[in-house]
Parts: sequence; structure tokens; C-alpha cells
Amino acid sequence: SIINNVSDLNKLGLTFDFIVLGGGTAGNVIANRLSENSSNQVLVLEAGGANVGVLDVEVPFFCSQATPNTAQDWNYTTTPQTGLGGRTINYVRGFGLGGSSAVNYMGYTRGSKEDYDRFATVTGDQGWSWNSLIPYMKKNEQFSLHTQDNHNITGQFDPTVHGFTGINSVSLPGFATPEMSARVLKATTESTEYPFNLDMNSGSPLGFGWVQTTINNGSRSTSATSYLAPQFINRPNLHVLLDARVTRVLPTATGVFRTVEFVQALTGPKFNLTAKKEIILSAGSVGTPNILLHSGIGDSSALKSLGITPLHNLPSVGKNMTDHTLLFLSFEVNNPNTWETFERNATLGQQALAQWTNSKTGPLVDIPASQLGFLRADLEGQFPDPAAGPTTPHFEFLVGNGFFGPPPATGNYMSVVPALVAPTARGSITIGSSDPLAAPLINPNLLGSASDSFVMRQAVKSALRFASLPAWNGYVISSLGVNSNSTDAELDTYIRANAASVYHLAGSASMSPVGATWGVVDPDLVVKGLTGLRIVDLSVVPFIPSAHTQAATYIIAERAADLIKAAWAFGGFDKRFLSRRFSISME
Ligand SMILES: Cc1cc2nc3c(=O)[nH]c(=O)nc-3n(C[C@H](O)[C@H](O)[C@H](O)COP(=O)(O)OP(=O)(O)OC[C@H]3O[C@@H](n4cnc5c(N)ncnc54)[C@H](O)[C@@H]3O)c2cc1C
Repeated sequence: SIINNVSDLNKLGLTFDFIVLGGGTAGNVIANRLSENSSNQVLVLEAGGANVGVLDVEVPFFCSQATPNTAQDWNYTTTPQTGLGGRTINYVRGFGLGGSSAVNYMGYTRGSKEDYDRFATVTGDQGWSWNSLIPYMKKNEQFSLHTQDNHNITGQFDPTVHGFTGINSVSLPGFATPEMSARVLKATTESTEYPFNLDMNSGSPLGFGWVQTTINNGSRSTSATSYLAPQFINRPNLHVLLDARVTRVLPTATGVFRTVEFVQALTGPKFNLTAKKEIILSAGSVGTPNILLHSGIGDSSALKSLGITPLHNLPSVGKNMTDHTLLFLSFEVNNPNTWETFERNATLGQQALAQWTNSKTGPLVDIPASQLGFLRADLEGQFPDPAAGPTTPHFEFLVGNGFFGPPPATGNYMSVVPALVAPTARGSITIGSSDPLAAPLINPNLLGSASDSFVMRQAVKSALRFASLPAWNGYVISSLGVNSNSTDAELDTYIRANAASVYHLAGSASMSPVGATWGVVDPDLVVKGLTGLRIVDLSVVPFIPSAHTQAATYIIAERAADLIKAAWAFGGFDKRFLSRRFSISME
């Protein structure tokens, strides 16, 4: 059930085995999988609301309107970003059931095999390798063979690498943009720099291909519409409390954290609930370290200086924060059928919305991109390879049939949006006060290293080269802002003034090997040195995947659910405790 008020929850008279903090992308996977066992009572505490009936959330094309500064956004701002010339920027995090899966741009890209194999190497747990995770990729994915325009999808994906019976819908574009798509595909035949890739979710993402998105029959699929669909949320052992903002986790004994403190209104009373088995922290890469720090779990001396009693010294909490940077690069084109046509004409816009409402067809069924490419930069011998391996990209292009965001008053446009996907800079989540309801200090450190600035410039140059291939003759009229004659200094100035976040932040509560002096969680995602508290969200990755990050989040959560089930499979004894105490392997 979905409950709005803690007094209604209390009336149920339940005690909970597992309490999941945050009903976002990962949290709802955990809630679903743990409640498959009817003897587990599972509760999710979500700070925001239900996110139901919000058109900007449901209509794929409206994704850029869902945030920033809306009711479904935490509405954060970064600290001044040195790599962006000192600018501060909006920092979007999904607020409400579904979390960031309800406000993201729906691209579904797993990353490279090397990304996951690096997780396994760095953590010492082969369970995080690509091959070990394939079953979890398939458990997440319900790939659709149907598109909203019923076109033939042969040659647009590789069926052998997908899951068809999972929970989260994934589909190919459902509204044709033939003038542009044909040229993108032609461009892939004109230069070895931009090869075609049948399916970027095979583990080998390099090249250009068709975008796969978390869209179900023309509407956004979120972790709430999928993992909390009626057949799941109606389980008698699964409950969600909305408007429940977690302030801290509290110890029930020394080193044991099974109690959660939360509020239902910013000025309202605090409530406590205690889990019988575990608290699972799934508040995301900002929320998770924020809650840990306010709970006294972090760098003890930094916490003390803020007046917070340190309870467990874990200096890595909030460190290692990594994010992707993008630049919206636009080209004026000679094609009357771009998004601008219906974006500028109210009648056509209303027709498009009516078509979506009535039949879930038309231009609004897709995100504003139909192809994407993952590419490597020529590092010119200046920097060590920042990627997980030689078949892992350094940057990405999202190609769209129009201007991203509100278009200029006249003209038709194409977007080729370069994004840095293997950054070396690391940022942080810290706190500036002991008030758990105050916003944390968010520093993604975008373009914060010489290598990142260099690769971003290479990516922009590559985008300009891409748009001048013969495929675009007679189509591309000119680029906006920069062009192929721009000097490196001009490119850098433009990038610093205009680059933004892709909102993929990751790694702020990283996994590390058992016994490591760094990191926040062990490879089984239990907080290092503590009992009863596990973290399951994108904050646990030691490196950001070189891809859009929701697929990795879902995959990690699917495996995490199995780790939790296995830990409690022995009559209530924590398998992890047993295996450590008696040095026996129970895998
Ligand atoms: C605008 C935007 C566009 C993006 N585009 C894409 C894309 O196209 N493709 C892609 O793959 N990825 C994209 N991403 C990234 C992707 O959505 C995230 O990496 C992923 O959803 C992270 O999942 P998570 O479970 O770690 O966190 P979230 O999904 O953010 O979940 C955290 C949840 O915890 C809740 N929470 C936080 N603090 C508290 C608290 N104190 N108490 C209670 N609840 C709390 C939040 O409200 C939220 O529901 C985008 C993200 C954004 C914001």
C-alpha cells in the first residue's frame, strides 16, 4: 500500500524486517525483490510524493520540463565550479516515488563490459563483473519488440543481449525522424571515426546506434510504475510512506544501526522506526552521504567541527563523487520537420499532446534523441587513458532532431550533444551545518581536471567534424556558438561558459575490498564496520560507468537484493556474520 501519513502506518500495527530509505531507482527494486518473500515485511520511506498524473513526468518528450526547479526536483544548486569558470548550476535530483528515474531523460545504456570488470577488480568481488551481472541485467529489462509507430526494428538492436521478461520497460524510438536518422546512419559509413553499432548494450558500446529508452507504450517507465506496479504494491507485506524525509539513522547498540529518524514536515515532529533485520539506504548519490554524515558516520574530525557527535569514522563518506559533463551544441539545418515546428506553433503542440493522450503515438512518445554514439578521444599522448579499458568510451554524442530546450525564435535545428563519460575529476558531498534538513554542499567538480577539459574539447571538435561529413551536405547550414575554425582557446571559453551536468553523479559512498582503509561499503554493500545498515544506490560504484547511469543503478540493485536475501536465508542468521566469524565461504 501507499500511505501518506505516519499515523495511518502506525494503525497497521506492523513491525518491519527491512526499511528502505528512498523510493527511487534502486530503492524500489529492493522493495519489490525483498517483498517477493511474503514473510518479509518491507517499508519504503520516500521524502517526496507519488509523482502520479504529472504530464512532464509521463510524456517522454516533456522530460526537459520535468526539472529543474519543479515539484519533483530537490532543487539543489552546486558550489561554484572551477572547471565552468566559477559558475554554480542547478543540480537536479528526483524528488518523489521513482526518484531520478521519474525525471531523467530515459536513455538506457548499461556501459561497457570493462566498466563492470573494473568494479570486480577494484572490490575483489567477481560478482560485480559483467558476466556475473548478465542475469541481473535481464531481470531488470523487459525489452519491447513493439514500437509506437509499428516500424520494423530489425537491424536496430541485437535481441541476443536483452532481457524480455524483466520488470522495467525498455524500447526503441516510436516516432520516425527520417530526414535526420538516415543521415546519421549514412555518416557512420563515411568515416571510421563514427562506426555503426547495432547494440550499445552488448558490453561493447563504441559506435553510433539507435537509442534505447525506459519507455513503455509511449509513456515513461519509472522504478515506481514498474517495480511498484499494482501487482507488487498491493502485496500485504509491502508499504510505502510518502512525505517521509529521513534525517538520520540511529544506533540500536554500538556499531548497530537499525533505527531511522524522519519527519513528515520540515517544521514537524520527528518519528523513529526500527527495522528487525536491516536498514537499506537508497537515497541516491546526494541523499545517502548526506544522511550518513548527519548520523555521525563520516570523517570524525569534520563532523566534530560542525557539532555533530561522530559515531563511526569513515572519512570516504561523500568523497569520490563523479559526474558527467555535457555541452548542448546546436546546428541550424535545412529541414522544416524538426521539433521547432510543433514547439513554436501552439495548435500543432496541442495536436501532438492530444495524439499522445488519445493513442500514445506521435512526436511526444520519444525523448528528444533518436541516435547516440559512444566514442574515444585521441589523447595525443598527453594523458593516461581515463577509461576502464580500450573498448570503453571517453565521450558520447546524443543526436536530436531539434534544439534542446526552448528554441530560438526562428530557424530549424539539429543537436549533437557531446558528453564526457570517463572523467578523472572527483568532487564531493559535504555538509555545512548540523541541520539534517539543510541542503548539503554539492561539488561535482565538472571539468575539474586538465584531462577532462582536454577530452571535452576533443569531443566538441569531433562533433563539429561529424556535422561536416558529406551526409550533412545541403542539410547542416551552420553551427551555433563555435565552429571548425574556432581556436582551442575559443572552444575552452565556450565550453566553460555553457557546459552543464548530465546529472549522472555517482560514487559518493563507494565500495572497496573487505578490510580496505578507504571506501564506505564492503562489496556486499554493508557499511564498513557496521551491522544492520546497507547502501543500495548509485553512490556505491567506485567509478562512474561510461554510460547513462540508470541501467547500472537497476543492475546493482537487482544483485543487491539477492545479496540481502542470501544474507538472511539461514534462519535469521546473517550469512555475512557467520562467514566472517567462522571463516567459511557460504556463496
Ligand atoms: C535530469 C536527469 C536526467 C537524467 N538522464 C538520464 C538518462 O537519460 N539515462 C540514464 O540512464 N540516467 C539518467 N539520469 C541519471 C539516473 O536517473 C540516475 O543515475 C539514477 O536514477 C540514480 O538512481 P538512485 O537510486 O541512485 O537515486 P534516485 O533515483 O535519485 O533515488 C533516490 C531517492 O531517495 C529519495 N531521498 C533522498 N533523500 C531522502 C531522504 N532524506 N529521505 C527520504 N527519501 C530521500 C529521493 O527523493 C529519491 O526518490 C538522469 C538524471 C537526472 C536528474
